[in-house]
Amino acid sequence: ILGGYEARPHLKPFMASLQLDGQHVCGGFLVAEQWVLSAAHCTEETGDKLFQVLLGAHSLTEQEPHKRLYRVRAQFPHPGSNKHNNKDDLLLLQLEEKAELNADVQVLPFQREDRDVAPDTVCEVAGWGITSHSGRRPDRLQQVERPVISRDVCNHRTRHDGTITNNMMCTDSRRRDTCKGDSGGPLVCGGVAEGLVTAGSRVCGNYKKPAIYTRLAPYAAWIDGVMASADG
Ligand SMILES: O=C(O)c1[nH]c2ccc(F)cc2c1NC(=O)[C@H]1C[C@@H]1c1ccccc1
Repeated sequence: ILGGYEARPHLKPFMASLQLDGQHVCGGFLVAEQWVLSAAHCTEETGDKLFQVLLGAHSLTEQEPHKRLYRVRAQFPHPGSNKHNNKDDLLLLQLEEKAELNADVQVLPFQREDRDVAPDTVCEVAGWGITSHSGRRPDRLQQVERPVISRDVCNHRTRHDGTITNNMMCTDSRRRDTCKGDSGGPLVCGGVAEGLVTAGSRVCGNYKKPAIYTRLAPYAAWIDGVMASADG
């Protein structure tokens, strides 16, 4: 997160850190007791290794009462995701067991009505992604508030030049922005997850390249279908 600030500890109990060998790789959030939603691009350099999912955390390193690392039983990247673009950039992770819910571990509902969030709506996004252009990695969860910008503005030829589909949305990236390591985390508007930080590599903090999110409403059926099929 660039230009943001440390989140109030454990006030975003839905936040997940996707880790490999104890290292944060991407964000995510608890979408059901045994399921975390993140971005498919985050699996690009992991080969066939499975992530571990850290829940209940504020600090990535210090001991905290409800912090717990969960093993992942299976990972389900959206079938339409690919490394060449930001399309269908979703990843569902089934935890080995149901997460133990408590004050620091809670599910976050996601938007199911397929209607664009109005431009200028201020949403918030949190993550353990880099906090400076030099790539400084925070130990504690950061957050920032960002206004939604319209798809037309975001698709202007001087911005993302027509690549933003109806399944994506954008926020202003002037100074305050998401960045590497924040991908997979939720864009929360009015207490509901409206989008997921896309994990395609992108310049951060430059107003000419707004932040891109995968909208969640268009994928409600896919998310429900995977959870139902794997839960049995
Ligand atoms: O965050 C992203 O946009 C993104 N997209 C990816 C695609 C492939 C992929 F293998 C990884 C990523 C990845 N995450 C990262 O590089 C994480 C490693 C970097 C990081 C940043 C801050 C704090 C800790 C670690």
